[in-house]
Amino acid sequence: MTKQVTVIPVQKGKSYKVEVTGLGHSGEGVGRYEGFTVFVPGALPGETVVAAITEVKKNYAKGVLSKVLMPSPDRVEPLCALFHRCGGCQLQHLSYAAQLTVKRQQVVDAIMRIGKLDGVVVHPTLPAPNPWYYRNKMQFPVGLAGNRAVVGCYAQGTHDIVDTEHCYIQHQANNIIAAVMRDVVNKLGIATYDERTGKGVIRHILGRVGTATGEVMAVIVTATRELPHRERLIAKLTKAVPGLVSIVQNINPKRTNVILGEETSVIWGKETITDRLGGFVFQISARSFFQVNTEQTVRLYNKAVEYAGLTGVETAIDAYCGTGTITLFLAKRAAKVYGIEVVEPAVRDAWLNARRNGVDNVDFIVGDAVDVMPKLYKSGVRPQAIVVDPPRAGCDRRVLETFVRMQPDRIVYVSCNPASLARDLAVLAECGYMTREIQPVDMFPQTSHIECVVSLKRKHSE
Ligand SMILES: C[S@@+](CC[C@H](N)C(=O)[O-])C[C@H]1O[C@@H](n2cnc3c(N)ncnc32)[C@H](O)[C@@H]1O
Repeated sequence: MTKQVTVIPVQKGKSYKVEVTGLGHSGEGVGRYEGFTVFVPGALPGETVVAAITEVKKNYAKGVLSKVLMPSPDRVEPLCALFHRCGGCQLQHLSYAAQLTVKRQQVVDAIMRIGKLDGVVVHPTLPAPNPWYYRNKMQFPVGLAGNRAVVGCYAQGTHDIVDTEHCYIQHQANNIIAAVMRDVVNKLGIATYDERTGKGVIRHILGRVGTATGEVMAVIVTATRELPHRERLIAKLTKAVPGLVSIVQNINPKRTNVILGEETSVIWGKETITDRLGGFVFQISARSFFQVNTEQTVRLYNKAVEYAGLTGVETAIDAYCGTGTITLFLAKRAAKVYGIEVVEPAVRDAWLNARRNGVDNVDFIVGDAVDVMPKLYKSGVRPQAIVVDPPRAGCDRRVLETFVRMQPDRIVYVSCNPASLARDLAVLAECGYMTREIQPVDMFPQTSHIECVVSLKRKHSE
C-alpha cells in the first residue's frame, strides 16, 4: 500500500493570502491557503487576509494577521483600545448582530459535525439587551510592569497582565474597584505577588455586583495573612465605590493558578451581597458561584423552565445544580425538585437560598452525579423532567444512562460548550431522547462563548 504524503503549502516565517471561512472556538479566523487550514486571530469570515505564519503542524498552521485585503461588511472598530492585546474579549471587531449569527452557526456546526443530528431546530441566538458592561463579576490579577502596578485581564494565552483602566464588559463598579486597587498599590508601594518567585502580597482583586440591588463586594486576594495599609485600602474603597457593602480578604498562599484560597475573612461590612433573579433573592458570598450576566440568566432559566413543561404536579431533577438557582425556578412549577451538586459549600448555599425564599419542595444532595443519580433511581425517584447544566466537559456517559433508565418524558440540557453538548445529545438520541429545539443564549457578548438550552423528548411520548 502506498502511503499518501500530504504536501504542506505554507512555511513558518512566510506570508500568504488566506481566504477566511469561519471562526474557531476562541474567535480566531479559520481559513484556507491552497486547501490547507490556517488559523488567523483577528480575521473574520468572508475576509481575504495576509497572514504571516508562526507555527506549522501536520494538518494546520497558525498565523498573525498582517493585512486585511478584503474586509467583512460586519467588521467594526473595537470599542476598547486594548482589544487586540487583551484576552478578555475575542469578538469586539465583529458587529453585535454578526456575533449572534456566528455563535448560532457554531452550535449548528457542532450538532451536525459532532452530534450528527438532523432536523434539529436551532433558533436565532437570544441577544443580550446590553452587550456592554454586563459582567457582575470581575477577577483581575494584580502584578508589576516595570516598577508600576498593573491590574487587568491576561493577554491571550499568556500570564502577562494587560493594564485595564476601563473594561467595557465589566459593571462600572468593578472598574472602580480595579482603579482604586491600582492607585493604592502604586501610591503606598504595597508589594504585588510574583507568580514566578511566589513572593509578594496582592494577587488578585475581585468585584461582585448584585445588579438588581446595587450591592457591591470587593475581594482582595493576598498571598500573606498580613494586608499592609489595610485601613487605608478600606477607606479608599468605601469612599470611591458606590453601593459597596462588603470588603473581604481572601488568603491564598499556594503556588497555583486557582484564584481563591481556603481562608476568607470579612474586613469591612457584610459577609455577602444580595441579588435578585426572577423574584428570588440570593445571598452571594466571595466564593459562591453565580452566573455573571444577571439579565440573561433570567432568560436562560425561564427557557429551561419552559422546556421542562411542568404543571405543578411533577417531580423534577436539577442535575449539577450549583447553588440551586435553577432548582428554585423549577420548584415554582413542580411538586418536588431534587438538586444534585458535588461542591458542598454550594449545596449549603442552595439550602439557605431555598429557606430564604420560602421554598420547601426541594431536596439538595451533595455528591458526584455519577453516584447520586443511580441512588435516586434505586430509591424509586422517577422524574417527569430532568434539567442538566454540567461544566464545560459535559456529562459522564453513566449519568446520561441513568437519566434514560429513569424514563423522564423531557430532558432539558443547559450547556456552555457546543462540542460536549453535541456529543451528549448524540448519546441521548441513541437511547431514544430526540433533540427537538435548541435556544442559544448570548450570556457573554464580545467573547466567543455561547450558552444553549436544549429541549429533548422521549421518543414514544411524542
Ligand atoms: C455550569 S455550573 C451550573 C450551576 C447552576 N445550574 C447555575 O446556573 O448556577 C455546573 C455545576 O456542576 C457542578 N459539578 C461539576 N461536576 C459535577 C459532578 N460530577 N456531579 C455533580 N455536580 C458537579 C459544579 O460544581 C457546578 O456547580
